[in-house]
Amino acid sequence: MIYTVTLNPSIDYVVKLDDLKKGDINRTVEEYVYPGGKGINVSLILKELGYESCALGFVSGFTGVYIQSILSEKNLKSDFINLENGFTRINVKVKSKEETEINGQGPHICEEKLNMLYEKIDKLNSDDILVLAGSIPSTLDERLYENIMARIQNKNIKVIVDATKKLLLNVLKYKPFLIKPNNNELEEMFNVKLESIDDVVFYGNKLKEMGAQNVLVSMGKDGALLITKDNQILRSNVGRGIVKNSVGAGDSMVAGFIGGYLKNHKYEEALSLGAASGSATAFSYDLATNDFIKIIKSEIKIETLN
Ligand SMILES: Nc1ncnc2c1ncn2[C@@H]1O[C@H](COP(=O)(O)OP(=O)(O)OP(=O)(O)O)[C@@H](O)[C@H]1O
Ligand SMILES: O=P(O)(O)OC[C@@]1(O)O[C@H](CO)[C@@H](O)[C@@H]1O
Repeated sequence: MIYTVTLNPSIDYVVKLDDLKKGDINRTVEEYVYPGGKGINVSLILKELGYESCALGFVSGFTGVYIQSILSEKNLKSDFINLENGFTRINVKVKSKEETEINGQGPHICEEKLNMLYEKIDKLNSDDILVLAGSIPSTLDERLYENIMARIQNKNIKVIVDATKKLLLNVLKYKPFLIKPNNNELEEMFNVKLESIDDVVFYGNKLKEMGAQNVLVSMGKDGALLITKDNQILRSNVGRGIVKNSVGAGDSMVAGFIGGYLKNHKYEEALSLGAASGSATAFSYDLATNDFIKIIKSEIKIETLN
């Protein structure tokens, strides 16, 4: 079974404006609400691709009720822990001449509730896949993903981590199967400016030396670079289309990678389906559909750089 963990889910309130004026009243031309949070997005795309998963994490308040109801309407398996405080955050995604996001902090998670999550994680079996994705509420310890990985280190569980800065760096010693920073996050982690694809390879390799088995660096409209466990360096292009809402493109890429890998254990296929899923979501208001992913996949080319 594939499990996704979203410690800090969200409702994504996507608004389209002609022009965003700071300090003024802005009126939307279109608006949408979607259940969000990185792990939940991964589960939703996995479902599109025909893979069952179970979404774990914390929900709270009226927004938490909404998320659970939408996921159950979509027949997505979930096993969330209800917090008795606060409410699941609402993240505002403004689509105007550029994309602007306001992500909430999310409710506090007390130790008792955190232990309930650990108990669920402890029940995972070998050969399960675990996706740890997204930020954690600011009141929690930055070693949280590391603590989860420590608990399961002796089981043969493939762990995929999509997080930033210390949250990601701290898990590397437990050898996650895959990490997926984007190019900006890679720059932040090493405090450098990436000037070329060679730079991306260089710093991606550093994450590998620090313990990651496979490193996938997504680069938005510039595609993605994968450094595999066996040191192959693969690069993907992107599909052709008009960007509608790139929120969730990275999560779609992670889901596509997992789906592609499970198909035949070939990294080319994993990267190709990952890239197609990422682009297809960027070209949709909501997350991509399987039909659209298939169309975009025919435009994806994988190049070997070494
Ligand atoms: N503008 C775009 N045009 C085509 N494809 C895109 C575009 N943006 C993203 N993608 C596809 O999606 C993949 C992941 O995108 P990106 O690098 O933006 O991830 P991310 O920063 O983790 O995204 P997010 O946090 O919004 O989910 C890219 O590698 C690419 O394949
Ligand atoms: O604040 P985080 O957890 O880093 O990111 C949350 C978020 O931006 O990530 C998803 C897209 O990747 C959205 O659905 C959600 O709003």
